[in-house]
Amino acid sequence: MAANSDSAKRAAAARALDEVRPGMRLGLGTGSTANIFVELLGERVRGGLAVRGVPTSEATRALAERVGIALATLDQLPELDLTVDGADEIGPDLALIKGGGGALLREKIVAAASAAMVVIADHTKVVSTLGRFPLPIEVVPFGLEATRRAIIAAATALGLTGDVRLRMENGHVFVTDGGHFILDAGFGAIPDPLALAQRLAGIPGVVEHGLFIGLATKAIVAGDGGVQVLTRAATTES
Ligand SMILES: O=C[C@H](O)[C@H](O)[C@H](O)COP(=O)(O)O
Repeated sequence: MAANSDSAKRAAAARALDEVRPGMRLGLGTGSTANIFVELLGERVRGGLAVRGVPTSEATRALAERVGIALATLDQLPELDLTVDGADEIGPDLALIKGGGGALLREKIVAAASAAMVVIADHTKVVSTLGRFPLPIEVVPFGLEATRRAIIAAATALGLTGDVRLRMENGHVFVTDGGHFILDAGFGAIPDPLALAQRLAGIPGVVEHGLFIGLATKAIVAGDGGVQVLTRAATTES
């Protein structure tokens, strides 16, 4: 299935290139799907397309530099035309779970600074209710256990339960580009993402969470049946 998934990611990323116009200021997402978009964009740039990109992670910065995309910081370009990024889940109204790669903080800042956000994904990412994918929550290291308990209490108040685990990588605590930790919250189905987002945002120690609500303007989803374009109004184009 990996090959199918890869070709679906590639099909979605290729379709997203149609959204790019000369001169655009682009947010460049993070993850395996966004990487394909960055590589394809690099090919266009080498063919003469003039755009400037703001990367959402150090990994994307390195890749974008390697493929020849002109880069800027978000301070240099605080208003962007379009961000193209992947997602871990795409739910109703294009609410997303992001942060599987640990880049959710910069991704959300960049998406919020963009006039439009296009999500690219293979079709397995589309769900009827968010939450099958554990929700990444970025926290400051200080007071980690207190913050973890506050997250559990906030979720319990909404009837959500499940493990909230510190993300590890190769035997070490995973550290984000911003120097924070990630707690992965396996709450299962999240019927009211906005209510959870609001409660999480009110917890001291939570830097940001991976619920992206009202940010994505379009999702380009590819699978065996081809490429589908989903918009916030849930209309579908082929
Ligand atoms: O932090 C990582 C990002 O939110 C990614 O966009 C997300 O995890 C999807 O990644 P992938 O395209 O590799 O499934």
